[in-house]
Amino acid sequence: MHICVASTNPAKIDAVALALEQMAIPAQLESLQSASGVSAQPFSIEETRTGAINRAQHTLGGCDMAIGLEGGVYELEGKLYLCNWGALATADGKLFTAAGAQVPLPDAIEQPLRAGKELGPVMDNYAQEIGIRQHKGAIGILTAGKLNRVEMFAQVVILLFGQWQANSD
Ligand SMILES: O=P(O)(O)OP(=O)(O)OP(=O)(O)OC[C@H]1O[C@@H](n2cnc3c(O)ncnc32)[C@H](O)[C@@H]1O
Ligand SMILES: [Mg+2]
Repeated sequence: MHICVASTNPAKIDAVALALEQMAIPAQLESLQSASGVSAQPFSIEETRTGAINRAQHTLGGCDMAIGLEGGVYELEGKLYLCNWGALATADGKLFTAAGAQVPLPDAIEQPLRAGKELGPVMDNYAQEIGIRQHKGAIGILTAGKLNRVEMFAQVVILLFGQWQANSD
């Protein structure tokens, strides 16, 4: 099976590889740069989910299935939360979606996000590290390293493949 990952971010590629390994699904993985078709920093659950779907669908040509993963934020009771969505599109026209961890963001991060900055660089500045989005992710900083972006997205990918298996004849 030829599976395309709709991103060149190592955290997302590693998450798909980890999930496939955990599910013992043999596959040839390819990573392709892909436009999400939404803002660079999605600001709602709907926009984040749409970004994941767009990525998967735009990347599908030539693959048996494509996986789009998208991080975003949304507001709940005046507070900003991190959210994470995934979509799996198959060459035979199926589409599955699933969400991962949602966690409130520290107040210090809200202000630059509301001013239009992207979470990746804001998180680097907050934690005084470089390239957080490519491995541990915001979730890694917010959980003192107990859960990283790779593990978090791997669970989303398992939710996607699990649905695909549950719906295959
Ligand atoms: O190369 P791509 O696939 O675009 O990977 P990305 O890290 O930019 O990830 P997204 O586009 O899905 O995320 C949208 C924005 O939110 C940021 N972001 C999302 N989740 C994050 C996380 O866990 N840690 C750090 N930044 C995150 C990211 O840097 C973007 O600015
Ligand atoms: Mg991005």
